[in-house]
Amino acid sequence: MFIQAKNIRFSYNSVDVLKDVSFYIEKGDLIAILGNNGAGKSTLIKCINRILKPKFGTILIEGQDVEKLGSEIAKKVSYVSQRNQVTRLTVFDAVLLGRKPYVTWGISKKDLEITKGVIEMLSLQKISMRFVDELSGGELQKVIVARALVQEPLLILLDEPTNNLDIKSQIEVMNIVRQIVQDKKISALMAIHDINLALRFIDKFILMKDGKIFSSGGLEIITEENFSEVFGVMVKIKNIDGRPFLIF
Ligand SMILES: Nc1ncnc2c1ncn2[C@@H]1O[C@H](COP(=O)(O)OP(=O)(O)OP(=O)(O)O)[C@@H](O)[C@H]1O
Repeated sequence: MFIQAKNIRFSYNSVDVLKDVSFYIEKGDLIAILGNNGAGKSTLIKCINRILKPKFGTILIEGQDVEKLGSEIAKKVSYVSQRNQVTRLTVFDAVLLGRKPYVTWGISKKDLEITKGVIEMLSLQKISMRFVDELSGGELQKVIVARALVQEPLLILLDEPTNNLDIKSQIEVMNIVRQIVQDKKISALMAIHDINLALRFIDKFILMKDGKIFSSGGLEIITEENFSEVFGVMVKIKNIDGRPFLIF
């Protein structure tokens, strides 16, 4: 097993938000975490990359406990957060920042090469000298994904990476993430509210409800019963072009 979360519990103050959450991720998995507001999706993501410390439980990456990794975790896990603070940097420098976990005495030729490579992969060459605080939402999101990639992680965590993006940019970001997971043989875990976007691009799911995993698995768990229960509204699921599509 590539990544394993075992019995994760977390509380803010004394309110239990994650209640014994366990799951595993195989190499090459792209997994969507779906659930209502407040279900615990962001908290789970933050526990995996140690922004938050679980009250109980362990997370293993290739058998190594993330608690014992210290700052080395940044070489294994990268994070595309829901809210991005933007400082006045060029796109190139903003992406290069993702190499920080590897920089010891200064930026190496390898750091620059990897940054250049990722910028090309995401077709950001034309805007590489522009300032990030002058970009559109979609352009900025691609830069944030690029920064997560130059970290060369084994696992990318993405919290609502398509928020505020137009349809074209949403599709672009989803395609990029899916392609990278396949090509680099890494894994990605994505919290996402747009269920139909997830159903179109992703084949594995964790359904969260009230701080617990309601169900996890492949397309077989995408049922009207499960979704109605998890989201608390009656939904219909139709098949469109071979993919499930949710109607409410
Ligand atoms: N810093 C915090 N302090 C106290 N409570 C918090 C904090 N952050 C989140 N919570 C609470 O923890 C619960 C889970 O929040 P979390 O952000 O993990 O949910 P989520 O599933 O990601 O929700 P959303 O879809 O709205 O982003 C919510 O009830 C939320 O109010």
